[in-house]
Amino acid sequence: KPLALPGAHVVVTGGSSGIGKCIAIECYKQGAFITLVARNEEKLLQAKKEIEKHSINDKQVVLCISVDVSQDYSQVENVIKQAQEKLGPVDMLVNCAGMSLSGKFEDLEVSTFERLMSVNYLGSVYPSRAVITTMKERRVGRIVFVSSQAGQLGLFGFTAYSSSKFAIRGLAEALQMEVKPYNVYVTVAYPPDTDTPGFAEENKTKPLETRLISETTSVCKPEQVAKQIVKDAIVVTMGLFRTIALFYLGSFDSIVRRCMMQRARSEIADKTA
Ligand SMILES: NC(=O)C1=CN([C@@H]2O[C@H](COP(=O)(O)OP(=O)(O)OC[C@H]3O[C@@H](n4cnc5c(N)ncnc54)[C@H](OP(=O)(O)O)[C@@H]3O)[C@@H](O)[C@H]2O)C=CC1
Ligand SMILES: CCCCCCCCCCCCCCCC(=O)[C@@H](N)CO
Repeated sequence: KPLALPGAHVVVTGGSSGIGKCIAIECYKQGAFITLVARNEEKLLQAKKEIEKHSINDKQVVLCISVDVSQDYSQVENVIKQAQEKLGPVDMLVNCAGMSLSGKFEDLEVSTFERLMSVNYLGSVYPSRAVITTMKERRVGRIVFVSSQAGQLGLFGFTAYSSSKFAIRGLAEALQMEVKPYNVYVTVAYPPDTDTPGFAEENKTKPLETRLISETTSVCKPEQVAKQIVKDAIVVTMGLFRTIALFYLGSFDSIVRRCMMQRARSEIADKTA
């Protein structure tokens, strides 16, 4: 059943800019309490002010937390704990912190590969890892990953970026299989080019080929992309790929359920023995 946003605690990483900020606004408009996670404190406060303009009651709170989601797991775990103490358990986590750098394979520094993998991939692993246990215990939760169209298709200039966005898909699909029996749902968004500060930054260094490929599609508004992402997270439906894989996923899910029941049974047996 759909997640009720009124009163829910939604954590948005990358919530101080672009798509993440629009996701936060969209959830706030529907009555959620928001925690914004990003590094720059000034941008966080600016975003907080902007989001608060959209309040629908006087209880709503926007909390700001400055942390690098890709550096140190224990730091991320700590700030999530702080957020839960202030606003209650996390009902929905949106992993939107990310960055893009393009260039031909041989022109990209190897450190760029490390950086993008660390921010886009590990920066989604850490916050998710920090909220998952409570979500499973409560049998409530949504985890949203933000990949990209370049996370479905490897594109010229995106050897470093595409691979970090493909990694997110593997993570999300495997995690979904694990947590579905606990009523926790995982969604992945694959947005097209979207008009954000991050996109403007990316365009400064895009190779010609990448720009021409990118120009074959139009640039979306972040508000529009955010609206769709929130909708998909609240009412989880099945995409085309999911439908094709339905049979397999269905039978894998039943294996997972069976094991969970079996384990519970043997735990009870152990206790009574
Ligand atoms: N715009 C586009 O065309 C598309 C974007 N996407 C993806 O959507 C997401 C958001 O993109 P967009 O809105 O354009 O990006 P922006 O650059 O506008 O915003 C990025 C946000 O992430 C935060 N952030 C970046 N690095 C870190 C970090 N290490 N730790 C914590 N926070 C961090 C930034 O804050 P701060 O710098 O202060 O930390 C900022 O809040 C990204 O994952 C991007 O890959 C996907 C498809 C298309
Ligand atoms: C299976 C269906 C896939 C359809 C793919 C069509 C691809 C057309 C062009 C893609 C342009 C590049 C998008 C990258 C956006 C991005 O992530 C960066 N802008 C981030 O800043």
